[in-house]
Formats: sequence, structure tokens, C-alpha cells
Amino acid sequence: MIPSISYTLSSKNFSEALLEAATDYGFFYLTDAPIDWKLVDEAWKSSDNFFLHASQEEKLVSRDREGHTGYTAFQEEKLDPNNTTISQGDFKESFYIAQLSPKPRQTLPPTLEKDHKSLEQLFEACRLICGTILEAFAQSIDLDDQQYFSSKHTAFHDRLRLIHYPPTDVGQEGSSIRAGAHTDYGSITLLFQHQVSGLQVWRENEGKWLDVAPQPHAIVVNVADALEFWTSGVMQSVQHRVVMPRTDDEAVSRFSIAYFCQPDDDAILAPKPLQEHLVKIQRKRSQEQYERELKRKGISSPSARLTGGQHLQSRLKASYT
Ligand SMILES: O=C(O)CCC(=O)C(=O)O
Ligand SMILES: [Fe+2]
Repeated sequence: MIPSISYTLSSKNFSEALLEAATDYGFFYLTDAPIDWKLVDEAWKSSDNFFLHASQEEKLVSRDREGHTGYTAFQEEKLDPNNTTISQGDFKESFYIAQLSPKPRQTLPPTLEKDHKSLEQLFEACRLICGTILEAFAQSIDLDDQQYFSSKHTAFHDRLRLIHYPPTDVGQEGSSIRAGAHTDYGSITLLFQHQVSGLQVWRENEGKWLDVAPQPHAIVVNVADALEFWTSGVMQSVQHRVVMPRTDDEAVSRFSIAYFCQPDDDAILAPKPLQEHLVKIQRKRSQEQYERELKRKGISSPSARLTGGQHLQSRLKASYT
């Protein structure tokens, strides 16, 4: 069972719980987060209006592939590009939003522009939660500088991503998938799921996929690649995917919203020295396994010196057709 962690824990207990979740599952549910859930409800309505009612022409307004903002079409992305048993791109469409305040970096299509204020507030709430989590992670591994991670995040590369998986018949598993197995490229991801299940996380020790069902007023948080590099694999950026509908309940439109917290272009993703107790955790995962995982993520070796910008660009390039 994916652990649940309350935002209201004392800072010491919070950071300890975070480290435990990050080293075991790489995923946790965050409860009692400082977020106005009305904003999330508003965002579901925005998503519904946009994906189900906007014209194709409107969807493409302000799309900027280079700047990584705007619309991505059905099957345009393949999150698991090396998987040859799945021939098609992912069964989803999405819309990427960059920080909207103080000055928006993209023109939103009219359907989303009318909800500008609530989307902007949701973005800011997510940004602040990620900042707190990054500081707690720094505390959890006893870094002298508690802002070591958070200071590398100006939110320039952060994206709020509205995602829609169109209705699909039950039993299509095999040649297609809603979102292929992947790890996230940034530091941490916050995920909101609207009622419909399908998200699964890989459990290496058990050799199986585990469902991460939507829970009311809980945000799914996962560790992404940058934190894994900084901690030499102590914190795990774990593979996850969204499977095709298994029941009639899942055969409907599935909506989710991800907030990708991603390091700045010049952030060096070099491993930090580890305290003794962390080295012990690290050794539970074989070096061979860690290196294999890094290769999947496009990294040649654990000592490769990448920047946040380089890693992000190379991963994005690999997953878009
Ligand atoms: O839609 C979901 O539940 C997961 C999406 C995801 O993992 C991603 O976009 O990186
Ligand atoms: Fe993901």
C-alpha cells in the first residue's frame, strides 16, 4: 500500500516519513496539503470544457513544442519509446501550462483563458507545496543547506499539465496503453486524479505493478529523476504507467492533472555525498540494477555530469514523435 503522509506532521516527522516513502515506493499520498480543493474542482471543469468541447483549431492555439507549452494530441507522445510490444503512442491528449504569474509565458486558448485566475492559483499552490517538499527532502538527508534543492527551482521549467484519456473499450490491453511505463524527468511530480483508476507503480522487489487509486483530497506525489541523481539512487524515481480500462468504470474519459516540478537549466545533477545510514539504504539496491535504471533514463553512468536542462530536453525528445 502506497504510504500516506500528512502535511501537518512536525517538520522532523514529515521529512523522515518523506525519506522512507522515497526510498521504498518512490510514491506517496500527501494529505492535508495547503490547497483549496475548489481550485482543483475548477480545473476539472476547465479540462472537461477544453478537451471535450474546444475545436481542434482552438486546442492548437499557442502550442509551442520548443518551449514545451500548449497542446499535445492523441497518441503524439510515447512515454515508453523503447517498448516494441506497444506500437502506438499513448492514448491521451494534454495541455501544458507554464507559470502564469506575474506574467504568463503563453497565450491560453479562450476556453482556458476564461479560467486563467483559478489555473494560476492552482499552479502557485502546487509550486509552494513542491518547495516545502524539496526543503524537507534536503533536511531528510541532513544537507547543511536546507535550500540546496529548492534553490535550483525558479519554476521556469515547471508545468501544470491537464491530461485527458479518451473513453476506450475494456480489453484492449496489449498493443496500446493509456500512458506507457516511464519515470518523470524533473524533481518531484504532484498528481491529481479525477475518480477513474488506472495509474500503476512498479514494485521492483515484488516484481509487480501496484494500483495507485484516486483518493479524495489526497495528492499523489512521486520522486522524479533529478532527486534520484542527487541522492545516488537512495530516493527512487520509480516507473509508473496508466493501463487501459479493465472495467466499465474505467472505460470512460479519464482526467488527471500533473504538476511537474523541474530543476533550472543550469542545475547540476551531481550526486551529493551520503551519510553512513543512507549508504546502507543505497546498498540495498544493487549497483547493477541502479545503472540499468539510469540507462533506461538515458544516462550513460552514475558519474555523468548532466544539467537539469540537458536531461529534460533529452527525455522530451525521446518521447515525442
Ligand atoms: O495520468 C496519470 O495518472 C499519470 C500521468 C503521468 O504519469 C505523467 O504524465 O507523467
Ligand atoms: Fe509520470
